[in-house]
Amino acid sequence: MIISIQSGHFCAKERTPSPGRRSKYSGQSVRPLPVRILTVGKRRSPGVQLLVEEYKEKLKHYCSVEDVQIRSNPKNTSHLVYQHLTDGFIPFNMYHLISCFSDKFSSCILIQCSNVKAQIEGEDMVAMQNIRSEDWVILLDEHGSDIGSEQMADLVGDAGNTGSSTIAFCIGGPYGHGQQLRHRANVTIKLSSLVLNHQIALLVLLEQLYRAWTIIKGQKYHH
Ligand SMILES: C[S@@+](CC[C@H](N)C(=O)[O-])C[C@H]1O[C@@H](n2cnc3c(N)ncnc32)[C@H](O)[C@@H]1O
Repeated sequence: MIISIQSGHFCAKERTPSPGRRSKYSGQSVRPLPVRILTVGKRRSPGVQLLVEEYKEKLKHYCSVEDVQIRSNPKNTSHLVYQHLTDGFIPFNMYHLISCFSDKFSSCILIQCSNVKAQIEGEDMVAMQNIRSEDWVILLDEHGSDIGSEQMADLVGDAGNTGSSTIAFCIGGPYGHGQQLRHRANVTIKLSSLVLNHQIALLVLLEQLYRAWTIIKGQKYHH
C-alpha cells in the first residue's frame, strides 16, 4: 500500500479512504430524496443531452431525477425603440441590444432591445411555479458557498433529514437568478470559482450528485 500526503491528510492510495475524503454520512443510511433540477436556458445541445441521460441512468440506482427545462426567451421581453442618432445611448445595465437597424434616409436607428430585468423576472416567475412548498431548494450560483464533493454528500444527506419531499436544484439563465428564487432558496452553493454555461453547470451538478451518492455508500468512485 502506498501512503502519500494530500492536503494535509495521510491518504492510502488504495482502498482505505482518508477521513478528509469522507462525508458525515459515509456508510450511513440516508433517506434518498427525489431530485428535481430546474435549468433556465436556450435549447440544450444533443451532446449535453446524451451526458444528461447517462448520469440520470447512473443516478437511478440512488434517487430519481426529474429534469425540468425552462426556456429563456429574451424575445418575450424585447421591444423596439427608435433612438435619434444624436441622442445618448440606452444604459446597458437595463437593456441588452439584440439588433440594430439603421436607415440611411433617416436620422434615427431602430433598436430591438430586451429588458434584462424583465427577462430575469419572467424566468424567476416560471422557476417559482416549479417549486413546491415542501421542496428543499438548493440554488446554484457563482457567488454561493464554496463546497467540496464531501460537503455535497453532506447536503444530500442533510436534505433527507429536513422533512422535505424533494431536493430542487436551480440553475439560472444567462443573467442569473431572480429575487423570489433567491429568497426561497434554503442553500446557495457554487460549483467552481469559474462562471459556467448553464449546460456545463448541469453536467457538473449531475456528476457531483453521482459522486455524492458513491461517497455516502462508500463505493470506489471517489478517491
Ligand atoms: C451563465 S450562468 C449566469 C451568470 C450570471 N453572471 C449570474 O449572475 O448568475 C447561468 C447559471 O449557471 C449556474 N452557474 C454558472 N456558474 C456557476 C458556478 N461557478 N457555480 C454554480 N453555478 C453556476 C448558475 O445557476 C447561473 O445562474
